[in-house]
Amino acid sequence: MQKNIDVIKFDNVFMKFNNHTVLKSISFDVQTNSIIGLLGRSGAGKTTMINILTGRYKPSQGKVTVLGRNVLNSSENAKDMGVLFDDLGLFDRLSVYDNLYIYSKIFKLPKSYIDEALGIVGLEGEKKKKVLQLSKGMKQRLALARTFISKPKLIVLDEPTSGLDPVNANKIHKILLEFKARGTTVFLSTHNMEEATKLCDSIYIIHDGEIIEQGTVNEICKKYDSSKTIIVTTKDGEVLEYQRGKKNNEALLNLISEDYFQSIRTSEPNLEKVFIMKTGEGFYDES
Ligand SMILES: Nc1ncnc2c1ncn2[C@@H]1O[C@H](COP(=O)(O)OP(=O)(O)OP(=O)(O)O)[C@@H](O)[C@H]1O
Repeated sequence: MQKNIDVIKFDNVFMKFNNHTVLKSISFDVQTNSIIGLLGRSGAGKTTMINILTGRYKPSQGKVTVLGRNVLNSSENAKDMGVLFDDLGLFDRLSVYDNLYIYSKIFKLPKSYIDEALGIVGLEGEKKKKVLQLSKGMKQRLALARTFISKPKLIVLDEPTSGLDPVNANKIHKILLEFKARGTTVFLSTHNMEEATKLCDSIYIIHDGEIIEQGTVNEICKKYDSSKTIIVTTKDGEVLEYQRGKKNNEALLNLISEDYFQSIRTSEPNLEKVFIMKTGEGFYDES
């Protein structure tokens, strides 16, 4: 059977700034359309990885390909890869529609693509508004529409919900899921554990320039479940712990059938706990 072409492939990538090595032997590949999260503390190397992935930086060593093409010398990637950085790159004095029209001209796309992209991000009613008049959340959605205008195979986003309130962040999440449903792989960096847990099919945790953990959130959290217990809080507020395994199934079933429990959970840590365990610091420590 023919192997699918990797959407993204990092092959033994190193990055040095002067004598400071900020990425060390980064290798991974992404084959199917999915949402991939890159998590790491401030300064871990996320933006550097994204700059390399999008061809902005040349790695000191190693190679990065998108859809089998070297990101440093493929002009076709411009159309196949939508990119969004902190600076949204919108034209403030132009209308919502014209911001996308410019890109449709660059990529020689039919006008219907503009309406389609605006529809996905829920800005079809704001076509004539100037970017200056938009709220922060709307600007972010317009910038996402721009990344999708050419219906790329890959969209790369550096902290796409940074600074947004939960309602607007949720709108962005829905848009990213819609991109995925339409066959686009989304690669994003985030500081937000809940976002990664909710959205990402798989994640990479980067620490001091190295990938120290990768997989689905579920796989990673399970790996660090040292006690492997089921914790039941009864209606009387009592907390009972059962070792997982056949021998306790009957006791657990009894609690359930007698409707004597308030909550039941497993002992595996959530992603934030795993992150702190692995990096020794909280996510929100920006020192
Ligand atoms: N152009 C550059 N020149 C020199 N050093 C750089 C450059 N870009 C990044 N670095 C260094 O590389 C390291 C990783 O930075 P990077 O911006 O990739 O981290 P990050 O994980 O994106 O952090 P944050 O979450 O704060 O954005 C830092 O020590 C940073 O100072």
